[in-house]
Amino acid sequence: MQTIDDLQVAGQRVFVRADLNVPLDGETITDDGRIRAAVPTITRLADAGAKVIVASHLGRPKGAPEPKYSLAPVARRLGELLGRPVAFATDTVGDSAAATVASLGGGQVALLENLRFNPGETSKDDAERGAFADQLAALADAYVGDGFGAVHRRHASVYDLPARLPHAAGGLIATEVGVLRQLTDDVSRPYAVALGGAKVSDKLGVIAHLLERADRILIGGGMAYTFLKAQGHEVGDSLLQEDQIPAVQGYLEQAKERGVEFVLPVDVVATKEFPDLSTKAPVEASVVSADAIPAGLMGLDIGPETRKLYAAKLADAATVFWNGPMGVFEHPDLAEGTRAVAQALVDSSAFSVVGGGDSAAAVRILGFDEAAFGHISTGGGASLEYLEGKTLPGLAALED
Ligand SMILES: Nc1ncnc2c1ncn2[C@@H]1O[C@H](COP(=O)(O)OP(=O)(O)O)[C@@H](O)[C@H]1O
Ligand SMILES: O=C(OP(=O)(O)O)[C@H](O)COP(=O)(O)O
Repeated sequence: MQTIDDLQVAGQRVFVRADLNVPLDGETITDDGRIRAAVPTITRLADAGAKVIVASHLGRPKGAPEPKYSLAPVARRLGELLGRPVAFATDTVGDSAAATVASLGGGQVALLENLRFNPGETSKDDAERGAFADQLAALADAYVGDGFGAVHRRHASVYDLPARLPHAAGGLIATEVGVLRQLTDDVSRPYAVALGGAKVSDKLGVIAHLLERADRILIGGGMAYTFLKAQGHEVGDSLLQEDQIPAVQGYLEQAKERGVEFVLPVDVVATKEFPDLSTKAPVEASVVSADAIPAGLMGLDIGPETRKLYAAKLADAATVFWNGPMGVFEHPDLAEGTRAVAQALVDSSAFSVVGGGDSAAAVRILGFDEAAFGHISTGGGASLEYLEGKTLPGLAALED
């Protein structure tokens, strides 16, 4: 892969595809880790005299502008962290973007509005994606891929755009790939993987691969209920990926055959309704057995017995990869499972990698010292697919 040193950037318009998909509460950024991770590459390019055009997605808008997914708050925070002004374009390839880019001098920085406000960004149709990539390419002279958290997406700004411009990998991608490579080579054992979070359908597929690599797989978060249901248990109103039940039953069988230990919750914290995350009003929560979650209740965290069990299963691991919070950690009444797993990693002597926008945010929001972990990755799905050995579109595009 080419690096920034291989590009001519002074006086050039350089498009930086970052992943600034940060958690927001209204317009308040609750964790700015991904913005901080993007700063070194942007600073380096600006210091070298580039006209830096930063672009990212935020959330999952459906191809049209939605104010709650605007990157405007991110532009303000990016400016503070860079210590230089950031011009914000209120569109991605329209008049505002063109005027903003035209006004940039060498060493100056602009941020475009959310890439996913345009249907071409995520389209499955090559021509539609290509047409959007053409519009993006017209804004710039060179491309730097630095949004590690999105490199597993075959999206216009990640995959199609680099083919249209001289391109290089930024420092964040280089660092992330360097660390994750350690988990694909000779990994120290026991190797434990903890999986949770809400992007269940995205992440279930990686388990087939993990069965060939890991010694122990701990399941929490929204993913747990598809496993419990696959074992024949009732899961009430919990998050469920019904169509994945046969696949999950297959994973449980294969694990037995291979001697891989699957560890599932024995108890969960359940509520009647999903809590209000902006007011954080206390929730009426009860601890119920994981093999019989009553109708009308949804499991939103692992319970106290499960926390002890998971801590014990992580204590003697030599390597741990963790993606996905164990519960709805954004609410203080549902954060204890996530806290327990983070604490178990801090207490163990394992080489620990925590991956994912929300997992990394959780670790910081719950007050853990980042230095207590081996590596905190900005990518969850991206890390998992990298570990799976898949060709990641955003990395392949930079290699060509
Ligand atoms: N049992 C659950 N039900 C619904 N959502 C959950 C549950 N457990 C965790 N979550 C949610 O999962 C989200 C993070 O999932 P995900 O995006 O997959 O993780 P990451 O960004 O670390 O890859 C958090 O916002 C959290 O509230
Ligand atoms: O948050 C992200 O991924 P992650 O939750 O797997 O860490 C990335 O920004 C990718 O977002 P996407 O999963 O909506 O494509």
